Amino acid sequence: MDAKNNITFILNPKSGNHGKNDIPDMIAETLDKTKFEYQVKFTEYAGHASEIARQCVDENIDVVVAVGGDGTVNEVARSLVHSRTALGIIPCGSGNGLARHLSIPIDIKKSIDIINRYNIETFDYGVINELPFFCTCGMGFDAFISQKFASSKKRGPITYIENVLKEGLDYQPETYELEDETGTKKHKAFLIACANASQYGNNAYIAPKATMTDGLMDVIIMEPFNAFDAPQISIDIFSKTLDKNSKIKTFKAKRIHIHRNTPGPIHYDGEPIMTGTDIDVHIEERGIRIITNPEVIETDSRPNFFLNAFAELYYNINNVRKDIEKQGRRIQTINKALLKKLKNNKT
Ligand SMILES: Nc1ncnc2c1ncn2[C@@H]1O[C@H](COP(=O)(O)OP(=O)(O)OP(=O)(O)O)[C@@H](O)[C@H]1O
Repeated sequence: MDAKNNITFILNPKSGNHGKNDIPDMIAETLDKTKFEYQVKFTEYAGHASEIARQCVDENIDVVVAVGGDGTVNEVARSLVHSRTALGIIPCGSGNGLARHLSIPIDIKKSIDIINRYNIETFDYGVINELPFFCTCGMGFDAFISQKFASSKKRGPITYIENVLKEGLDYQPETYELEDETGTKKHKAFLIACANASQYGNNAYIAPKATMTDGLMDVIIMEPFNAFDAPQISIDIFSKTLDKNSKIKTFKAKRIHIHRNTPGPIHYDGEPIMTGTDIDVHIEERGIRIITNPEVIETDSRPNFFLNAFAELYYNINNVRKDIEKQGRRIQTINKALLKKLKNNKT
């Protein structure tokens, strides 16, 4: 009989909004014990998942499964790069961007079934200022909001949407000098995102065309916009059409360098960190082995909270715009009126 494969599950009890106590039982019930030997370990502090995963690589464990959200996946995966140990994912965070990109079901038992199928493929990952990322990294508004979100006691989509609405209209775009193999250009931008995978999480497709096997990242430059543009941008993000929006410039690159005038936050897979004025981003080709769903799930049939909320907002904003246009007021007054309306908006 063939030897069994070794799996270590690393469970982050702090990810997402629900308890994790029942997950070891679910693993015991669903994992195919004729194929695998396994152990479950709980993280005790931020960074612990990386330490456990590094030990697993040293012990030649076949698979380390991150049980948590993208932060936990990042911590585990960064210890596995360029090793033979594969990453598995049981997605139970708030966003689960990498799991969604790889068609891993957001359902604990179904995601364990994917591990049972043991379909391992090799994927690209990215590096921003020496920090590995597997989904996306960025600077500007998304890094700013990751910072706000990290310090928020409440987590989940509602907190996130509240933060985006509260902060988005006041946010001041920055100027960046972006250098790639074609030369250096200045961009005034609301945010710059570099994507290895297509989404931030929760089906927010910042880079709908990104694949993890092309050896390239998708660079997304979101230009400054006003309150009237915001709902359409949001709807495009959730409808996989952001690349068609007139406020978006996008291109593929293997390596970029960005210079900005003042230090500020960046994020890697949603984890914020302060950094200086110079930022390097590149893609490491085929550097991480991941257990993935051999069948691609094209559409996510679960109700999309964000899309519904933004569609309602879009409807409200258009009504405000019509009222204001009827009264013939100037654009600054329009923005102020919208700001007030949005801050009072319960969606
Ligand atoms: N035992 C622990 N105590 C406190 N923090 C922890 C512990 N284990 C891990 N962490 C930290 O918890 C943070 C959040 O985890 P994670 O990103 O997996 O969940 P999430 O934010 O809910 O999901 P997502 O990133 O998909 O939105 C990570 O930054 C990780 O370092």
